[in-house]
Amino acid sequence: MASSSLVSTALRLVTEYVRASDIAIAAAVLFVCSAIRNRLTTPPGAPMLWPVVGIIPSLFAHLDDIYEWGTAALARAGGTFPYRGTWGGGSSGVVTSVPANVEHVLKTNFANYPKGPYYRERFVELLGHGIFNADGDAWRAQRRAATAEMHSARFLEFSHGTIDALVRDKLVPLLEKVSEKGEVVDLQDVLLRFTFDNICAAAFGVDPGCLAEGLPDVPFARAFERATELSLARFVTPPFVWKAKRFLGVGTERELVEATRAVRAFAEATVAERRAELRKTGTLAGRCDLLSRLMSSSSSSSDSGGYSDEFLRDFCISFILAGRDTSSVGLAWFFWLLASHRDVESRVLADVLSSGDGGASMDYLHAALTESMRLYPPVPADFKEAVEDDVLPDGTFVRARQRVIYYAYAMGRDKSLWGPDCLEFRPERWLNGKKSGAFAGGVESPYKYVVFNAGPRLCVGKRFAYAQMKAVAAAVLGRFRVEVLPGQEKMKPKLNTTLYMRDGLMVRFARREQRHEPGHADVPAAGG
Ligand code: HEM
Repeated sequence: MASSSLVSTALRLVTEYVRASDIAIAAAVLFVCSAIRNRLTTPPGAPMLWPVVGIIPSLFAHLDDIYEWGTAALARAGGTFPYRGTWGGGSSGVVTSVPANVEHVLKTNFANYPKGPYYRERFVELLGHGIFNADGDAWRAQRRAATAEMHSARFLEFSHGTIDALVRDKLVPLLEKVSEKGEVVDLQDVLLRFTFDNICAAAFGVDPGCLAEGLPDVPFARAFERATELSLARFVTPPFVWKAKRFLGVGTERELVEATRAVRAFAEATVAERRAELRKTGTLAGRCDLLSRLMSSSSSSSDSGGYSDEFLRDFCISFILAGRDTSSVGLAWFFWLLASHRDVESRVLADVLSSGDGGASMDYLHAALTESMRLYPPVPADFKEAVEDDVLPDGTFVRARQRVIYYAYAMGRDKSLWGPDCLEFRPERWLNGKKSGAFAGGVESPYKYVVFNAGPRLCVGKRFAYAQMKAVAAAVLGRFRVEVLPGQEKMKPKLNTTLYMRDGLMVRFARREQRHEPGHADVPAAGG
């Protein structure tokens, strides 16, 4: 009773003595003080940091064009600006598009910039201690294993086989049917299904069947997608909120537990089946997927007991997360760009048709994909967390536990890095002069083109991703002209750590008049 009368007295005083105009004046004073403080402590052009809420109001004001807004803000601020997104213990640090800073974080001072506890805490349910979520010795051990297996001739041959089989037996027949019926499909969805099936085949040696006839709903794929979304939601939710929900086991946190349980159950069952097969037959020599290779190498190695089931489960889940959506999203933007650049499409097609059966390296296609990902990087931004205080090469101070966000999307659109035509889709910039026409991407600094990350944590799947993207692009373009439905001239990306198209990519497939397989010399006009 006493407390309710205290509250009503306080309310009466507030309504009697505080007028709307007072509140407006207080807000204006706060704004001016923040603006002055901002000007004194941040580079000119950097986004406003409000008291308490930091950068959050600016983010909300630009939710619809956040990538462009961030790119423009970095250009105005000279390449680096500080941010604070404080929601009771939230995130703070700097955003940068300066290659020297990126090199410093990803290579020169690598030891000071792990993924860190902020990332790990948000992904631990889904990823456990898998490579994508690990630092230090745990990361190093998995990195060594992944590199050894993925770069082995045996895995390369196997993974190319999985890609070719999926293209030939599932993707092409599906698109032929769609084309015959004149149906409209969401190409991004088809590509996402393709890469999910493909990464599961490469990592586990299983086919989840996302690309099967009728494009079915696959519980494992759905659980994986939901678990990823809900883990990512923790990055934009005040920690006290999601932690309280986790403690109480309610709402989205409860859903996360259920989704991760389903993902882990699938992974654990696959590991258990493979162990049983190894026990029964004494060998997994006939299997080349990553799980079987790791099991075989650890069972034949002399170290005590080899990899645990938990290690194998986490390793494979990390691989699926890393490899499931990135190449498909890269391909979706590529097909979309080709629809408005028919001249580039002609050259890609000529390259595909003259490449010979599984022969030449399709350098022009390689350059076109690389160029497309410069403008639309599948991972538009990434971050690392500082262990100790540090100063970046451009003089920016980073406090311990702060994050350095490096912004691949802005870097790909930076005039100072790519010249005045940086916004143009021009694959030729990646070719080694007109004469040879060979791909010359290696001469670009990996710290300027951070699409695949760089330094010791460079994407392990880069070769695999290019092989996938080239196989799909060649198979589709050789047979069909991809017609993007009108109204999609401007595409909205989804606000996510992967640059999905927000509403998918609605297309029709028109069969090319003659069937064009790689190795045939009958090059048609791209419009044909
Ligand atoms: C166009 C396609 C791809 C792009 C743009 C891409 C990009 C990246 C990026 C930016 C990272 C760094 C992530 C971080 O440290 O926070 C990364 C790491 C990684 N990627 Fe990819 N990736 C692609 C495809 C793939 C594929 C197909 C696989 C699997 C076969 C894969 C496996 C991995 C793994 C295992 C890591 C972790 C490496 C480590 O932490 O040491 N990626 N990738």
